[in-house]
Amino acid sequence: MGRLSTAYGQAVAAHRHAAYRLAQARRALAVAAASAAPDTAELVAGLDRTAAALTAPPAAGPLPVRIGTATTVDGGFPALVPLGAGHHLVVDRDARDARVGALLRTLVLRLLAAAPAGTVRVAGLDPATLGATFLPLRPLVDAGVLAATATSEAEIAALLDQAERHARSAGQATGPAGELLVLVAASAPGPRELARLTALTHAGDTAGVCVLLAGVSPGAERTAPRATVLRLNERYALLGDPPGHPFSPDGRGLAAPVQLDGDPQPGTAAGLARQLGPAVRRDAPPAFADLLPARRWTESAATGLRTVVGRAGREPVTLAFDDATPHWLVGGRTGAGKTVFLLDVLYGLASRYAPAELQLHLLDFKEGVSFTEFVPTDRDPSWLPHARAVGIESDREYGLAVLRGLRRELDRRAGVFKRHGVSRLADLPPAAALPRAVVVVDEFHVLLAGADAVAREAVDLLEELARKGRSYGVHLVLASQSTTGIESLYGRAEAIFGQFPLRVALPGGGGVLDPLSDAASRLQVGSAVVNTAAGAIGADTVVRFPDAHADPAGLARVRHELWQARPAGSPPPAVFRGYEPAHPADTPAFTALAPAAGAPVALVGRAVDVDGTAAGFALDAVPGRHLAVVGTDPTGAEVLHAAVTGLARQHAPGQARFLLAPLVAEAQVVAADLTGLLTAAGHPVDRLDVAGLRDRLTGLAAPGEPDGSARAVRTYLVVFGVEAAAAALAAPDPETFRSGREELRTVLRDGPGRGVHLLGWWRGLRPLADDLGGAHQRDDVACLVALNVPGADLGLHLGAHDLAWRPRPNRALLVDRHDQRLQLIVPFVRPESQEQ
Ligand SMILES: Nc1ncnc2c1ncn2[C@@H]1O[C@H](COP(=O)(O)OP(=O)(O)OP(=O)(O)O)[C@@H](O)[C@H]1O
Repeated sequence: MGRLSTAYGQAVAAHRHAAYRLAQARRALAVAAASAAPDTAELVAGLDRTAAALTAPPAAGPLPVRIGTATTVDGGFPALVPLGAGHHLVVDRDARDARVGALLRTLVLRLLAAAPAGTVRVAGLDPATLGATFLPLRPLVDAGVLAATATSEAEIAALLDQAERHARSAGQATGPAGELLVLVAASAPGPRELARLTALTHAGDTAGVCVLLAGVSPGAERTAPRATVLRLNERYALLGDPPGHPFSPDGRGLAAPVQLDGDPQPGTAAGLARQLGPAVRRDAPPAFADLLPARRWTESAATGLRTVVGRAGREPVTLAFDDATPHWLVGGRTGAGKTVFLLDVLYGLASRYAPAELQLHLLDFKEGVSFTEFVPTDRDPSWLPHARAVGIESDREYGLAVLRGLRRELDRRAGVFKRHGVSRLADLPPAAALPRAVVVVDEFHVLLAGADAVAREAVDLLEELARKGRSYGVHLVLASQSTTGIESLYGRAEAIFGQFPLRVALPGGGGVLDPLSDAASRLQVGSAVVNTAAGAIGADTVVRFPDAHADPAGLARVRHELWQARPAGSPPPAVFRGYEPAHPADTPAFTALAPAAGAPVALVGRAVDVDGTAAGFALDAVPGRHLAVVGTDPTGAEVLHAAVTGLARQHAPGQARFLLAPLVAEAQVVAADLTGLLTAAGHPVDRLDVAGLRDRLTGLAAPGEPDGSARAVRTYLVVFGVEAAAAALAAPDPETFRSGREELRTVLRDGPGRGVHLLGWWRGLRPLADDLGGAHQRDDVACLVALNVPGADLGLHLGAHDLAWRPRPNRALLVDRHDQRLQLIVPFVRPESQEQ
């Protein structure tokens, strides 16, 4: 109500005039009192009280608004009602009475004219005349001062929701400062909505809502005690006592009938709209378009990056990535608008700086689709030309890969600086100019969660990037719902966050500010506290920012414009979608497989890294070059399918043969598919059952050419569900007394040197260890793909006690015992596997 008090100040002159007229009336009535007209003395007293109220303006109070002329025998004087600051008006007839319609329109115009521009907003509801009451005020709708009239039940309910929200937030001083919402009911709505309207009239003087309610008759004084009640008869209106400023001592109201003012002059609404429009537009929540520059890609990033993020009051707020605020820390509870804020920033930057000036690395660790709009999809082939790497629902390992890449970039930049003898990005010669890189990590606490090797390395990398990034033009934006209590940051938080002078606290994100600051405690969604002094008390600016997603079509237009303007040949970003399965056919390294000299590779999945490189094992002649896929997850069969089809591509027909033993039901479909593919590619395929497998092992283990085949021909023994053959393998051969396991172990040791490789799917580590002859023989199968096997068991099997493997769908751990490689992968599956 602060601004209303200014309005009140402006209105005081009018009051004084009214008071003068009252004094005149009083003198006239005093004369009449001498003739002892019974009501006259009372009327004089009432007028005295009103005059006193009018000539002594309260510090912050209602606006006195004229409704018409009170008539006395001696002439007329203005009849005023207090409105705003917890004062309301109830009229007993509704707008179907033309006088009421005119009165409401007049009141709206007078309130708007009296208050400073931009401090009063009006919303009307009118179920009885379906909005006709407000039609003459149409220019005010166009100016954004008057909302479209609510006429249906749903519209009225939505309007009341909005008004109640406004009342609540104004009451907590979190709404747009001092804005008065005038709610005009030209006719009474249904009982439920009416009850909500009347309830709004009970809200205190800070609630920022003023209700003008027409069409409510008896008992209004009781149900709406903070409203002045106006009753109409056929000829004039009778004005009740304004609460707090009564005309009468006994509640009978003004004892002079009031002739209501008629409709304002034609053109008044249009004139007012012209005056108020610009101010209202400035005061409206900022629009997304306000964040964008007039012309695209005209700014230089040499000394920093700057963008408008929203408005403080009416002033645009620009934030920078520069020497003073190289990195930003953003806090806000879930749903507080973090993603929207980040999108505002990203679109603002991407519109100002060409891709040659700015690169974006975007990492999102939450379930959701924060940055999807920046990458090509089936629906929209566009991408943001600045985006280099985008991780959606990222794994922590992916985050780590991005951070490692950025650390390499720091080293590269250091080399460039050295070569040119400079220490600042701005000093590089134009031919060697480097783009600034903005790295956004949404929900970064996920990356740092726990105290495992990933968290430790991520903290180290973040610290280094934060420390050196300022000079090298690499800027971090870390956003999270919780910036405290992150275990891996203990003892390190100060060193890292100390490099983040710019803090943005969204609702619930006060953790990024000084512990004693409560600046963010009452923020609404759509606003944020911005602090460029690392959260220090007193350095706060409250910013309102627009909802980038409020106009998806407009947003898409901006994106498409940037995409169309991309430099020729610029590639789409490297995208990692955590939820997406990996298909061999979409992996360039897989589709490029062809017969070649050298050891064939068994590709088993896609690495969780920036480029999504194919991951696999070289099957060379070293003992132990066999593949074990372990876990009950049926993906095991899929991984073998991919490995085998990949191997098949590396052999011309006649150079390889495949022995397929699908021993478990889950593998039958996959094995049948594989048989078809291999046969079509011209490779011989033998299908084996348990007995066949046992036989072949003997042949493969025998000295000489494996199983009678020519040396140059590779043999791939592919067993799905090896444990299903456990009994058969354990039994000794009646003639040789050698068990199938012994034959198997011979094949494992000697096979690779003779071109024989086993690719097996074991559904548990235990049967694998049994087949190997104990965990100490683990190197006999050196290539492992672990699916859903517990980290502790895997650690035990591998003899690696600090193994941080947490099984999860669509992920596997690749282990190569020979080159000590541990790699998180997305295992290959056939597209059909998701349909089965
Ligand atoms: N400036 C804004 N004006 C109006 N509404 C907004 C604004 N910003 C966000 N919102 C609303 O808040 C919702 C949540 O915003 P957003 O998704 O950005 O939150 P978040 O903090 O990223 O939440 P989460 O972490 O759960 O994804 C949005 O769907 C939007 O409707």
